Amino acid sequence: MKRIVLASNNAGKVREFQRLFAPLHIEIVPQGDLGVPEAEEPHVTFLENALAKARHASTLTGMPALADDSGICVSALNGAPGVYSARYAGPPKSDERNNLKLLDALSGVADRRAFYYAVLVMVRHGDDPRPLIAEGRLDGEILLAPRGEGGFGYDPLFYLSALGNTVAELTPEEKNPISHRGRALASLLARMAEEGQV
Ligand SMILES: O=c1nc[nH]c2c1ncn2[C@H]1C[C@H](O)[C@@H](COP(=O)(O)OP(=O)(O)OP(=O)(O)O)O1
Ligand SMILES: [Mg+2]
Repeated sequence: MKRIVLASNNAGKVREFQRLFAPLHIEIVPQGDLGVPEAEEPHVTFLENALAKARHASTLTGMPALADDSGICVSALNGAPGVYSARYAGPPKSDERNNLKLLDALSGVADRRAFYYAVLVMVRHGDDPRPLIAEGRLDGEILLAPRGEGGFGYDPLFYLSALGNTVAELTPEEKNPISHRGRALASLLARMAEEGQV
């Protein structure tokens, strides 16, 4: 596999996947560059949304497609915003408003535990009967105020006590190996290797 369409419109994900795939000599082409419009994400599970996005991009391009459906699950909010993380503060999508809404929802709450979760789905064609699937998780805590300029999404609020930093304070080289996305990709690449595709 030399070229894969990335079924995402999220510039932060595109940057991370391009960096993660670079050593494998696989080109990651964002779906927007191929004229693929954003897919619907109507489902209540990360897995179903990832599958819907991957199929949509593969069907429209005729290329193998990789999708990432991910989000932040907060203990004190019973796992919310979860699959709704990107749309948490309503349209238009805004990381800044999502972060403010999360801080507001947790104001006065002592239990700040949360985790990032990602499901990756790779399909070889639009009606691939055996999608390759992998998941990854990263545990952390929600800070009281944002810190750091790197990453995207909820990273300025997502604190890793073992490192003493938010994810937005990490370099890409530090974030990618430990992130939910990086871990999921390592597991997906192992599946792809079993299938003789990398
Ligand atoms: O490493 C991460 N660092 C910070 N925030 C993150 C991360 N990973 C996911 N997130 C947040 C961003 C967004 O609020 C939601 C993903 O939503 P999700 O639907 O999968 O992505 P999206 O709509 O931004 O782009 P797309 O669906 O086109 O891939 O979780
Ligand atoms: Mg989305």
